[in-house]
Amino acid sequence: MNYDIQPADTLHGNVQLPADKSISHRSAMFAALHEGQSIIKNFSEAADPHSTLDCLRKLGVGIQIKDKNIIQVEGVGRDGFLHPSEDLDCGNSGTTMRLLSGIIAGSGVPARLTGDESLSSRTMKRIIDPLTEMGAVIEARDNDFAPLNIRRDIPLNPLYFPLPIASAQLKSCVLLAGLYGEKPTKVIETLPSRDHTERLLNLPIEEENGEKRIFSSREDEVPEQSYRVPNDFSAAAFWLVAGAIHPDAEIVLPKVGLNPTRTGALEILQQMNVDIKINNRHFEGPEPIGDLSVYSSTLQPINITEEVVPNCIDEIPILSVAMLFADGLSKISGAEELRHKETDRLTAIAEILEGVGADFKEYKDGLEIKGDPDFIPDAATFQSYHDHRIAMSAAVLGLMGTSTSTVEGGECTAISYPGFWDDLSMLTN
Ligand SMILES: O=C(O)C1=C[C@@H](OP(=O)(O)O)[C@@H](O)[C@H](O)C1
Ligand SMILES: C=C(OP(=O)(O)O)C(=O)O
Repeated sequence: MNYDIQPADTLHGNVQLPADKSISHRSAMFAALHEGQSIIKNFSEAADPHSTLDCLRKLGVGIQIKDKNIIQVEGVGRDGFLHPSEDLDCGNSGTTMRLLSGIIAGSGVPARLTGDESLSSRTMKRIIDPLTEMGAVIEARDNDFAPLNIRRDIPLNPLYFPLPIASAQLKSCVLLAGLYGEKPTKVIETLPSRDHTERLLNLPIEEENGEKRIFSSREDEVPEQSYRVPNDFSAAAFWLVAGAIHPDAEIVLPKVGLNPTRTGALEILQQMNVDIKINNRHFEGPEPIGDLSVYSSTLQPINITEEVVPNCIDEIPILSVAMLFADGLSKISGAEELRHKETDRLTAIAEILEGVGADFKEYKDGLEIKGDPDFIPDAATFQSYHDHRIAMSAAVLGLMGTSTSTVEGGECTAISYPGFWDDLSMLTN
């Protein structure tokens, strides 16, 4: 479906953001691994976390949606999963496929995991290799892609695993399989990525000389997962940038997750001189939250390098939009991982920038964008490439044009942010 975006005269309002996608996935999976009931409030209504719920149900986990975003999970415990009679369809969700593969490989319950066209073209070798070392047998198309047939015929080998890429999905996959080992699996992280898994599972951690070692084994009891999921910082980022670049903006974003391993984009925007206020900081369950407000700002350029990329990995498309309006040359490097998301996001951003007449260069691992505070993007027809983050980034850019732009295939925003188009029209009216 095509969505038209009119240039916005003002951007004012208070946005009820969707619940955090990463935490929603984990809350449901970990509630299933816990023996007993969990009640999760503010569970995401987006498509990806619902793919996780569908897969868990096929594994015999009782899940009831009590109110539209309160779910009750009857945890079966790590050894209680049933052999699914159907494929576990992970839809568009990399997090579902990679984390669930760890649980399946660990539990030894044989299963076949499938995904949509985009997910079936994303590399799974990064998880296949360590899970195979742990004793799983995984058949995959070209030894790399879904569908994945997973089983395990021998006892689980614990693994010593220095992370070869800064990926929270890979880290979580190995730690989840490790929960089934008699001896600890040890994951070594040098570039920090989101820490929801170790935080929500309360896993043992050692930190020394910039190295984090995370352990998991059968010894670790999986805690009940009854808490309120924070609102999604990754969704907030679209409005933080929209508010920053628009000359007449004031946007309030309540109860946003402010886990420091997620808020790289907040720090980057602050370094770019964006006027963001944070109020009412407190904890909701194990995760920190706060209320954010953003105001029209004069942006400075920024250099985003490899070390900070994992903490703003999903925000790079919208940060690229911010860079267009900064006073000078901004750079992104060490971001090749973006080529392995729902689409090749570096190429998709480059297409968007090209479409609006921006001055930029695309590199193998990043972008260089020449910004101008007076930049007026050409009205354009943007391809979403069925990638929610690309569609939402293009829409925010369209607000700054002089005439109507169009986002093709804009319904993909439902993957992480089902209310996106309604919130956009609320802010502009
Ligand atoms: O663990 C998670 O919830 C996620 C980790 C990131 O992926 P990688 O681990 O592949 O970087 C991120 O891009 C994705 O949206 C969600
Ligand atoms: C990459 C993303 O998600 P996933 O890997 O779970 O599909 C995302 O939400 O931007």
